[in-house]
Amino acid sequence: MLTVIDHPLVQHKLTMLRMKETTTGGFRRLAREISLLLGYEVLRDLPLEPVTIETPMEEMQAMQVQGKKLCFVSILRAGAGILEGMLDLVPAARVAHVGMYRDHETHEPVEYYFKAPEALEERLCVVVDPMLATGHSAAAAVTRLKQAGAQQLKFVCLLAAPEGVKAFEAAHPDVPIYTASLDRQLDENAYILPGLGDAGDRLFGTK
Ligand SMILES: O=P(O)(O)OC[C@H]1O[C@H](OP(=O)(O)OP(=O)(O)O)[C@H](O)[C@@H]1O
Ligand SMILES: O=c1cc[nH]c(=O)[nH]1
Ligand SMILES: [Mg+2]
Repeated sequence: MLTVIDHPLVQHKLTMLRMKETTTGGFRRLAREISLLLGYEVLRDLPLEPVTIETPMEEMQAMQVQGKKLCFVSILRAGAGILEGMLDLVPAARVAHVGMYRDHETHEPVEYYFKAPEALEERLCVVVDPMLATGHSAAAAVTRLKQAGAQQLKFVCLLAAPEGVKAFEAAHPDVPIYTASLDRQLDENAYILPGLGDAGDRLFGTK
């Protein structure tokens, strides 16, 4: 299941993010802002719990988000650019990190780090990475999370390629994908076209 979040503000900020002259600082700020807007949609069915509070007028039963029941999962490095915006929305959420890089020759993901909170089976796991290219990194991260107990997952990215959506859906048909854009295709190096280049390098200024 693929949802393209095509709110005008998302599309506008995504256009600025893609532009090659956008600076590292600008890229980071835009990624964070888009993530806030995506998060608003992705977290629409977040569980609430009642809490007793006092307004200046009287006591009432109000609702609050069960932050501890939510786990954001950042696929390193570039997932960090989305994680910041998501944590702005739900500061109490738990966070897992999956270190994953794509081998330059084979384009296959290599895992180098994994750290997750306990009791993943009790949490909604929202996996974030700006790019779904071949889909192999995201699929491997989700496989690893399922091995660690995760049962309810969502995947959020900025750009998805049709090839990546197909591969991810084949591996994990139970995990919905949310993206700001479904781009045209992959190039011969498995980069997304028209894309935005290398998300990690643009976020951290490493090239
Ligand atoms: O769908 P795929 O073909 O697997 O490609 C997508 C992956 O590639 C990028 O990470 P990269 O390997 O560049 O690592 P980085 O975040 O450390 O730059 C991106 O952030 C995804 O994790
Ligand atoms: O276009 C792409 C593909 C994979 N990873 C990126 O950062 N960009
Ligand atoms: Mg990279």
